[in-house]
Amino acid sequence: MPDMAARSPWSANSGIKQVSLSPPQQQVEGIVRISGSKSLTNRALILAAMADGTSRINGILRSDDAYWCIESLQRLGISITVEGESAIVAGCGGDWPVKEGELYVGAAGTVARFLPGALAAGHGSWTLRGSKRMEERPIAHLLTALINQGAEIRFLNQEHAYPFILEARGLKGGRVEIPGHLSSQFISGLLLAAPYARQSITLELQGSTIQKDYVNMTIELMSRFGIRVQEADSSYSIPAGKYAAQSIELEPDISTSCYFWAAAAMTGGRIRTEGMDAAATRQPDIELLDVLEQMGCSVTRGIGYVEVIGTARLRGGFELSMERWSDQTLTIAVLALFADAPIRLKDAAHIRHHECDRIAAICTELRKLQVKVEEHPDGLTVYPGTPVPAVLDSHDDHRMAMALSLIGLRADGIAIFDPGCVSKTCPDYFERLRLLGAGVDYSS
Ligand SMILES: O=C(O)C1=C[C@@H](OP(=O)(O)O)[C@@H](O)[C@H](O)C1
Ligand SMILES: C=C(OP(=O)(O)O)C(=O)O
Repeated sequence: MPDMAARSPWSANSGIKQVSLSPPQQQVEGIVRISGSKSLTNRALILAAMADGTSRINGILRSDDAYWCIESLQRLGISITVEGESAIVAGCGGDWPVKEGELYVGAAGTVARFLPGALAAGHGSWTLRGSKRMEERPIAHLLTALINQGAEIRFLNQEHAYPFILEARGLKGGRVEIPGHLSSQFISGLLLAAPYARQSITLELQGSTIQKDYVNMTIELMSRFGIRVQEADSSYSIPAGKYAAQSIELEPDISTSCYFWAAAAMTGGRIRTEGMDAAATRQPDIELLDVLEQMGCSVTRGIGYVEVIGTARLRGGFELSMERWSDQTLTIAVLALFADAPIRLKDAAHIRHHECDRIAAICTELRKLQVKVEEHPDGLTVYPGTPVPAVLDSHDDHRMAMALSLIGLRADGIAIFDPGCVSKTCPDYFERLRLLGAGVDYSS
């Protein structure tokens, strides 16, 4: 059952039981303006909250993940005013004004993994809670690193998991070890807090790191706020210092854009997303464009826009490593149904720890369509097929709902249970599909 407590006041359609989709009468065609990146929004909000001075962040995402970030920071005494898609944040310089209380991170991995370090760098005692799924998602390595740095943590349910009480007395600094094979967010969470330690920190990565571009995104944004991280082999040196308030403009969310590009690819349509620069972005899901080209689509990477034109015959018959951009595993799994040969997706074992066990969940749902799917420990192979009508479960996962809904652009009789879960990153997703000509009928 979906965890409705994690839906924020910025969610939509939360009371809706299911949505029935039908293919558009004509090819999907249009210009889509995508809201700000989830990853950039929550990094910028936390950096601005820790900075000296008042920041203006333009182009924020208004979704559940950003809401829980803003709400937690406000509970810590930070003044944040949201005006449309801008947030004005009065930073605290690292000393959180409210030194005790309860914080709720919802289902947002970025908030769950970025706040503990930022808190531990200050002084106070806070209880941190998250969604039901957040209690199962990994965080042990991050919290162990913070305990070694001086934080005291009491676990309220399971050891080394949400919820917990964090007693913060500042970070010691020095050498910190962190593995990055389960989540890159552990590394980003430590990096964001590191300048506020009593001495400079050297962060040593142990083993391989998945989705490393998100770490680079963190480093780039830290530098925008005035702190330069030095990188060497598998370690980072972060000088002690303070962030300085900034006025910044955020990029649109590339992960959300991917569903619309995939919609064009699958229907032989044409979609232009605006406000983005494919060559400059640090968001790794931009890689989908290369895969769409490989599948036969035509892609224009323009100045300030991307345009994808679909093809009558989508080419499959390849293997892809999703290690660097695994949020799009589900999108490609769905595209593969309509390709001319199977597609094998690998190196994504970590997505079993995301909003749901995404590998198991996508295999379960695709099999309801009576198509052939093979589950592997680190991914799946999807064979081309003709989906039969079915009600598909979103598993309380925005990416499951958004990816599965694309099937309804090509096949009749597709319905998605709990469409409201898309509010984690794109509350108006289904309205956008409707604007592109798809049939979208809600039933409560
Ligand atoms: O740092 C970030 O903004 C993110 C990192 C990735 O998570 P993991 O590294 O935990 O897989 C990604 O899947 C998530 O959507 C956003
Ligand atoms: C894994 C995701 O989110 P989170 O930030 O909660 O980890 C995601 O958006 O696909």
